[in-house]
Amino acid sequence: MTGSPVSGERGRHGDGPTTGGALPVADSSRLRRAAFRLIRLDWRAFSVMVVLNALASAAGLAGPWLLGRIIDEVQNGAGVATVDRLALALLGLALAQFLLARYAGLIGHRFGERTLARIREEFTGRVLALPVGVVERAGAGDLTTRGTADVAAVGTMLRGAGPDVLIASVQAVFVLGAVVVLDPLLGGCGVLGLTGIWFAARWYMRRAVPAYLAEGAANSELAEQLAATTAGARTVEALGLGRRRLETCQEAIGRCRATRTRTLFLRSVLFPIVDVSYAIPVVAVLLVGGVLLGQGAVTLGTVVAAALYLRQLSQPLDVILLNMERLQSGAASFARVEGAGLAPRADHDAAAPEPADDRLQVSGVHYAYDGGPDVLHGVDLTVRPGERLAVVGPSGAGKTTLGRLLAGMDVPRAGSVTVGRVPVAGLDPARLRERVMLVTQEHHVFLGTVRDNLRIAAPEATDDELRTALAAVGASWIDELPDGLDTEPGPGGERLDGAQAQQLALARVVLADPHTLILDEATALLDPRTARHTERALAAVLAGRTVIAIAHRLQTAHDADRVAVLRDGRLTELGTHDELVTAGGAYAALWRSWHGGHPE
Ligand SMILES: Nc1ncnc2c1ncn2[C@@H]1O[C@H](COP(=O)(O)OP(=O)(O)OP(=O)(O)O)[C@@H](O)[C@H]1O
Repeated sequence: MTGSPVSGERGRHGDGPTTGGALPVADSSRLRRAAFRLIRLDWRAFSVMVVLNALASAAGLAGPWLLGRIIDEVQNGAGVATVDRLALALLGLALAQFLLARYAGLIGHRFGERTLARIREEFTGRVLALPVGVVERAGAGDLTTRGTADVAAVGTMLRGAGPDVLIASVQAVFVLGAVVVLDPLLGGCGVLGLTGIWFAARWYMRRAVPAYLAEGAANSELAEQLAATTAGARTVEALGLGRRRLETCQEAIGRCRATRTRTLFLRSVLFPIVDVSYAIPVVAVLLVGGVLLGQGAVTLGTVVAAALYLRQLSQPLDVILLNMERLQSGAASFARVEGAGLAPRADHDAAAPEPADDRLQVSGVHYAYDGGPDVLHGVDLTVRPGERLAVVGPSGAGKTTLGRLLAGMDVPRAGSVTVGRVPVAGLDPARLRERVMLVTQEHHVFLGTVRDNLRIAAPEATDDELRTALAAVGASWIDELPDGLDTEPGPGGERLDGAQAQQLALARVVLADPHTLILDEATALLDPRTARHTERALAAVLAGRTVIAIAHRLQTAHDADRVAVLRDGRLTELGTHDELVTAGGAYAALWRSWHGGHPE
């Protein structure tokens, strides 16, 4: 009944590693395996739920059978006492069915909640295990949608549609089985009479999913057009665009109407067919039963019971049909939630040996983004402990990419990046942080206090250590904040500007105390005076440590111990500033043209 779980979902279809940034989506077979695994993890509750449902369905079957018995007994001249006994049994079994179904529902909901909690936890674990590069390329929107709307849709499926369809399916199987047991020929008639519903449901489902997706898209488009017109009302008025906007909105309304008419048409075909189809098996059983009754092959009670059973079948079938779409969209969401586990995982090796020293070694490194062309072509570079290396080159040369590889955020396609002969990307985050850290100009201020923000880098640090780190990067503004380290930056609280956020990030670096620091435009947001102050403070804190600066100002290159020049993903020059200027290559030309405007 669930159909293809990936029909019409928003993400990329298929299985396996991601391309083009989007996270993968699990295919049907992987989804089935995931569902069985979740059931196995809570198989006791699941089995109890199924058994109780089966018992409730069995108790429900007694009704028509007992009614048939009453008819037969009355026909055979039985007394009131017999009929009373049978009627009492009818009542008792109806009560048993009610209680069993309720208890099964309770266990089913508990199973659903536990499974949903498991799915949420697994999703969080999987997302946390994703390499930073994959998270960045997937985008916040995709991950957020999977973690919220998709998990919520799976929850709705587990709480509602899933158990309802399971219960209804068990009921339907029992009811059909009862008719077959009662009389195989009448049972066969009933099953044949139901084939119409099967074909109608298939016809509907094939068309309903794309039709409802089109309706949703048309609704979104209309909402967007209306919102854009409202937001830009002044511009629309000023430029006399009213007529054009009206036409655009009318077109959107037209598309909305067309898609709604389409879904209405589908429903208007399905529901009458289904209603008529419910009557067909009953009519078939009554006709064939009448003939058999004439031949004395069955009793009147059997025919009545069979007809009542088939009439009773409409209730579970209705539940199944009504929930098919919810199951489809729930399964599509489940495919997206499970898909997060198919993305390449950060390959941290807890058993990775301790790096022998702090020497960074880049050997024959090639790197390509998401299966695209190589953007680094066989880069070899050794960074000596304690040295200051500036990486320069034109835009797009691969400086940032090299910085990310050195910081272990991405893994080379070929070749290796090691620290003390251990692959950098294999070190777990805590050990990596002690060795290498990348500081870029994107500085996130996390929810929580300034203290929380700083302790991310050093969970054990005391307030004094936090203040010392802030002082080291020149963040004297902390003393002016009303609540000091307890201040909660962010919306509704104290707002930190870009430079302050950057200083907070730099203070985190001071606290993490890495041996090697990779600066990618780390001080670019600060005004020149603050930048100089921060750089001076950093220089004092990081004295004797390795600094790899991705330099956009040639002054940084001039002050470095060595300069590496990247061009089109290749390391073209490497040496001290003086050596490179003397060599008269591209760096020398760059230096001369820059130096012309910035005399020493
Ligand atoms: N996320 C990405 N996906 C695909 N290609 C990328 C991605 N990031 C960078 N590239 C490509 O990789 C190449 C190297 O980019 P990179 O950002 O490393 O260069 P850069 O020297 O740091 O440039 P800039 O000085 O402009 O920051 C460029 O061709 C760029 O288009």
